[in-house]
Amino acid sequence: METFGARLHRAVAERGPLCVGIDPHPGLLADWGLPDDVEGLERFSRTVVEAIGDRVAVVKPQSAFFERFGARGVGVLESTIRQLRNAGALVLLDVKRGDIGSTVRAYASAYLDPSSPLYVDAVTASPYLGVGSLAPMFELAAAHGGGVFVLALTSNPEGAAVQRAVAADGRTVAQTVIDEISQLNRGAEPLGSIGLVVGATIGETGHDLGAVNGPLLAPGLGAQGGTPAGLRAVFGAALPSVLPSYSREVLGAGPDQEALRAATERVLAECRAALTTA
Ligand SMILES: O=c1ccn([C@@H]2O[C@H](COP(=O)(O)O)[C@@H](O)[C@H]2O)c(=O)[nH]1
Repeated sequence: METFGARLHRAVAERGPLCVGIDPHPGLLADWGLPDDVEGLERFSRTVVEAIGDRVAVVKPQSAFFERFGARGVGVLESTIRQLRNAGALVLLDVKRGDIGSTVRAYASAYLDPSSPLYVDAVTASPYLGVGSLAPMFELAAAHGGGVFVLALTSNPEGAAVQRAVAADGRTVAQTVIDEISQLNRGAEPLGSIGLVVGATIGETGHDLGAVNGPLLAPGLGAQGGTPAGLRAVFGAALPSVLPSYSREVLGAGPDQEALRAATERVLAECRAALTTA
């Protein structure tokens, strides 16, 4: 069985270092001339899949925008996940789950067990009940070739007060998360399957990402003000492991599929240049 880290490494080599989010904001539905209901949600998501599902390495549906329509919205999420997988994209579901370990086990089976209707390649998870509480997620990911992206230094300004607080041993909370995930990925080749989320907006923080040996998802580009040129300050020597992520910056080009593809190509070219410039 191929690990998530290996699949991601291959997908990025074939399609380029880019994750595009499916975030059907009410405002975007309106801009696209779609109703703010399940039909609008379905047409929005299908349009994105048809436009870019066969050319982007990773697509990241934001679960919240599907959940807000209840069971029918989750039904659209299920079919969007299926369509994305058929188009050859890796699916990263942004759900930011975290809880006591016994409940995390249930979340893990919802997203990382191949028999689940919401089965995806990887999920986002919150470590703020302790990284160890996510162990059932890491175990199920390992058992089925899945991945987990753990929040470390998020792109929103409020995150710093918690994540950069200094623990008794002198490390920040974020650095303890980074160090624990680095341990889990030790020795994995070509890349570990447990990633971190580090916002593209945070600038240079002095955190050491050099030993993570896993993918570093970088949201916050475009709409939140982060730029590809700014990635070097955030990630330093870890730049080759960065997976830049855009949602509104690309989605704002829709609903025309050619325009969505052009926006995707543009941000991909900018990210390639930023990630490869010495
Ligand atoms: O630190 C984080 C973690 C996750 N996100 C999510 O990424 C997208 C960003 O959307 P944009 O439209 O590109 O701003 C969204 O789904 C967030 O929930 C993040 O922004 N920051």
